[in-house]
Amino acid sequence: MTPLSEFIFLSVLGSIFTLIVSTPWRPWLMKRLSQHTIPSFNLFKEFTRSGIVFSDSTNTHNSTGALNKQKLDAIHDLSDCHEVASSFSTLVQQDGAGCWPPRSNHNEKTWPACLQAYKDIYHEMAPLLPAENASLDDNINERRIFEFRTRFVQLLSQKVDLAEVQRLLQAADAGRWDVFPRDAYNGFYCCVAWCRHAYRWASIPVVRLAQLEKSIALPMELVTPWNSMQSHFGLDSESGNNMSNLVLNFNPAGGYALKINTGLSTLIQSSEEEFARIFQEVEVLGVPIYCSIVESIVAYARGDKESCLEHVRDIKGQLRPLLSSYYDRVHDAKIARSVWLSRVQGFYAWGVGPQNNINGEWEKFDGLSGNQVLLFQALDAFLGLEAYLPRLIQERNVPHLQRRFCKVVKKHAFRGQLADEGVDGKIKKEFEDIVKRLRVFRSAHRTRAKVYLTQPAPERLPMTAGKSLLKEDMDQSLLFLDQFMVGRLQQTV
Ligand code: HEM
Repeated sequence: MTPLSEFIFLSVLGSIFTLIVSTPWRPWLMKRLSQHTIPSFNLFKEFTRSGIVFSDSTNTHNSTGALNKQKLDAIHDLSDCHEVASSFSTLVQQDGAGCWPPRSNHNEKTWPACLQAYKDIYHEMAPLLPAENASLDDNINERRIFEFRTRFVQLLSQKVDLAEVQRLLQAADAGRWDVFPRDAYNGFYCCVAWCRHAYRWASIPVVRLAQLEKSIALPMELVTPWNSMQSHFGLDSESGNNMSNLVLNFNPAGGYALKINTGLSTLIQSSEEEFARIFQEVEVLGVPIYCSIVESIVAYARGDKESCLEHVRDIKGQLRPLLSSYYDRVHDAKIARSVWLSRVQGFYAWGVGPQNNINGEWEKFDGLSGNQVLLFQALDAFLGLEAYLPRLIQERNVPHLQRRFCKVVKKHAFRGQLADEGVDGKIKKEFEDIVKRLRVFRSAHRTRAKVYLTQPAPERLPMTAGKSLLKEDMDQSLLFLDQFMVGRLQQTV
């Protein structure tokens, strides 16, 4: 197949696949398809399996949790043998608070006392954030935003002892994790990120008036801890990121913690939670993949190609349930198209920044995007692909220890050294299958993203969370976004 025909084939495949997953006739279609053993249909079957029950997230969490712990311990034991094992283990021990996905403590009663005020303020402000109906009137929105921010400032100045918070953060910087445990640090990081995004938008759905703001003066109670924690994670963005706002927004039992749409309909609340849950679950199901990446690299370095082959084969197998987390959720029945753009996505955007002292231009920070997910970055590095995100954007949004892990994986990636014959040839074939699965994901993602981004949202201008304000015209904006997705698809070889 020529690259062009393969590209067209994959695009059509992605669209058909999306159709199958989101159609109400899915069970009937799947039954029909399974009666035919046409190879390409097996591919659909593989990705659209309805056998895995992800909606019972607590069960998934508990059963995979114990297995993941064993795997993480095994990698920890390899730390002295290879830098790829030690870089992953360091990530887990430090940012993960000894676990992966990172342990995030949302039980404020167990937090250091001076931080509990932030959670009290969350409880007070959260119900004021969502508007039942978004207004198209700038004057009404201006008042709403002003009132929300004024109340926020009042509560912060009344309840937060900033000097005490600073002392605690300094203790953490000095390695005093006994007074500020890492899981509480993660939960607090998530809480401050939530507060900052809530203050930034002051109203959900996000409205045009707030989108057009160029910079925003956040209260010191939200600036001081944020700067300190961003520096701890090696990040320099004013906005939250995939870790702070999504992955860390689940407690250790798998419960969704801080909400955007408190008090609104079940449809809105469940769409919000299902969306967030993908990012957490990708990291739960990603653990065996990270471990197999590490183990395959170690085995290859030792010249044990047979066991290297097994580990690469495992990655291929594990990718299937992991991608199902995306396929089984990103459709209308789980994440309603009618609500996602207005009620969910806007909160995760940012789109403001400080004025640059040198040339007076505004430096704008983007918000969160799936492009910050560790799993895809680690896989790309393992396959020997160039990173999707430029260095500057990585340094803003991808924690330092995650960047370092990907860098070490890339350094030791061995795909390019494999011969065509023998065990090498078999490993190569497994790599090709991994690439195929990623290509199907990227193709399906391109189709599905477009459907969600083109829903009506008259209260706002075209914007994605990861790329901020776009062109005024939605068609042009989509063309701009499509370039990224098509480009990545073409690079995935
Ligand atoms: C309906 C929800 C979503 C929409 C509308 C959407 C949209 C987009 C867009 C427009 C891009 C390209 C521009 C950019 O880099 O920011 C992108 C990239 C990306 N998205 Fe999403 N996204 C959604 C959900 C997700 C989810 C749930 C994941 C994975 C867990 C994900 C993973 C990625 C990745 C890995 C990239 C980087 C390009 C690549 O590696 O193929 N996205 N997304």
